[in-house]
Amino acid sequence: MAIQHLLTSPGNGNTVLILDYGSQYTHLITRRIRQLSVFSLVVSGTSSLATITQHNPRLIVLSGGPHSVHALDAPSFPDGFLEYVEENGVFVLGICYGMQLLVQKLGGVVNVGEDQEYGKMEIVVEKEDGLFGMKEIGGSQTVWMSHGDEAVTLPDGFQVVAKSLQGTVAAIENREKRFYGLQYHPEVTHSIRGMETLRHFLFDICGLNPDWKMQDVLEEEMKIIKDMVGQDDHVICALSGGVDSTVAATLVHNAIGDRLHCVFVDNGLLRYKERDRVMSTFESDLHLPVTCIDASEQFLGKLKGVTDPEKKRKIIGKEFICIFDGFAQELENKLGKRPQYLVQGTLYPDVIESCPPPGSGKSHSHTIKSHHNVGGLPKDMKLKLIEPLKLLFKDEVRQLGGILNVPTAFLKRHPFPGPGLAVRVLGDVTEGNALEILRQVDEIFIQAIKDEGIYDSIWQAFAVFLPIQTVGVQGDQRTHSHAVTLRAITSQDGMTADWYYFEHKFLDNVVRKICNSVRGVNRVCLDITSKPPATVEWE
Ligand SMILES: Nc1ncnc2c1ncn2[C@@H]1O[C@H](COP(=O)(O)OP(=O)(O)OP(=O)(O)O)[C@@H](O)[C@H]1O
Ligand SMILES: O=c1[nH]c(=O)c2[nH+]cn([C@@H]3O[C@H](COP(=O)(O)O)[C@@H](O)[C@H]3O)c2[nH]1
Ligand SMILES: NC(=O)CC[C@H](N)C(=O)O
Ligand SMILES: [Mg+2]
Repeated sequence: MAIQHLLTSPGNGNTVLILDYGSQYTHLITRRIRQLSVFSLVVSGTSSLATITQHNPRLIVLSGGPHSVHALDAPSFPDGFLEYVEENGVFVLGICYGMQLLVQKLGGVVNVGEDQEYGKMEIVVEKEDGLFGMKEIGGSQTVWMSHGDEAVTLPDGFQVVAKSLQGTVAAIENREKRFYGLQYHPEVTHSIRGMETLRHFLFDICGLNPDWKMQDVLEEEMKIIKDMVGQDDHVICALSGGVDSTVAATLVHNAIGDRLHCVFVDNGLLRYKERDRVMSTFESDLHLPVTCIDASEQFLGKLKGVTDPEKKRKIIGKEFICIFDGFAQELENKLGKRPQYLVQGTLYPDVIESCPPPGSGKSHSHTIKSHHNVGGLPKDMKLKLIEPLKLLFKDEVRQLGGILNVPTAFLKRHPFPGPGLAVRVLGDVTEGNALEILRQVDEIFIQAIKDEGIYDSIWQAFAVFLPIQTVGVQGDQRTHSHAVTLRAITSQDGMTADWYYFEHKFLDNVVRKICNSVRGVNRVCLDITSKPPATVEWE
């Protein structure tokens, strides 16, 4: 059961609400708006009117999406939506599918275009002082498009603001009714003036205030936690040593002090010497008391013979909760009162990619993978969740951690997923000595990255164990040993990523070191796939 946080919207009429129709870029719209210091959040595109109005938004953005407005199951806003926005002076911006939906619902016509527009396109501004501001008339700009349908007849009261060089309507507005539409995606960096356009739209057109600050998030969250947790209630925090749970723990500790009980689980899927390293840094740098539970046999026992990535993730999510329940029992025996709450360092991307909970705003998108702390949770769990970072992206969490004086060494750590090496040993993780081989390879790779001084330029780096054997020749002997892969990426938020361009000499040294010192490995590959099409982890 999840606790609702005030962060879900201040409800002060200075919020941007995004109705999600399943676009790959919905989260980016949120990010861009928050980057402009305006609070924004996503709800499902088919949310009820009550859900929408409770946030008291000043602007509602209708996102893009994979559907065509002509499809029988095309998602749409609820009955009464258009009346609500008109009566309350709410601005509406449709992006791509969102614009097509707005056009169709207001009586215009959307057709399947003769040509589709995917990728970089040029648009030309045709209307003075429109969505793009005063000076833009006749100006052209490069934008990112991804659509097949197009608006061919605009509803009454609308004007064309810009067209693509192919003649497709690219921007529209009905100033009087506060309806706006963009056929392209201003939220992606390839739309080179997208941020400028959003800034002009939010502040000059919608009159929003740039008043959302990380300090406010901190104060609001502390207040909610203090109000929610009773005076003598105790709380458990799942602490992994990673950025997110460390920041979450520090925040909750500031709110309730020593009634917070942190627990670090050794699930047998940790990296080389991780348990000792994490426990000693908790003690020396964080000054938070942490209980370490060794549950490696329990996790590995449950994972034996399991090869399906989603099954592995669900097993791990369930086992984590099992351990936390056991810890709650121990505390009850000691303190005479059972903790009711569990703090997790869940982030927005964990929720976006996980199994979408109903009404979460993701019901029109695909489940990419079940993050153990969201989609992997058992349905019948009793502990109530406190997830103060649930609507934040990683870089926002790092910023919050800075305000909380969390040591930089913690904030700069590369992310490490809760399911750990289970999603980096492909197939059965208990097979042979796969985990041990992977730990050694990973350690050599990460140490070399640190020695080279490039750790902070990389978002995440790790090794993957491949369950295949290849033929090699080592010391004049034929070997039939395992292949491993190295992966290093750059990213802003883990939602999209590019591979890191290493110097050849660096790679040459690392590969030699791995093959010379790790028994059982005779081949090293480098993963140079971006996300998309791949994901960061291999499973
Ligand atoms: N070994 C562990 N012991 C206890 N809790 C864990 C462990 N691994 C993960 N968790 C819980 O699951 C949450 C999600 O894990 P995730 O890896 O996304 O975050 P993190 O470890 O805090 O940060 P990072 O993404 O930087 O690794 C954590 O915030 C934490 O609450
Ligand atoms: O705590 C976590 N529990 C999980 O189940 C999980 N799966 C992926 N990740 C991390 O999320 C980021 C994006 O990873 P993917 O592109 O593989 O989805 C990367 O940083 C991954 O390491 C997880 N973190
Ligand atoms: N990216 C989008 O929102 C696409 C909208 C619609 N599916 C089209 O192809 O036109
Ligand atoms: Mg982690």
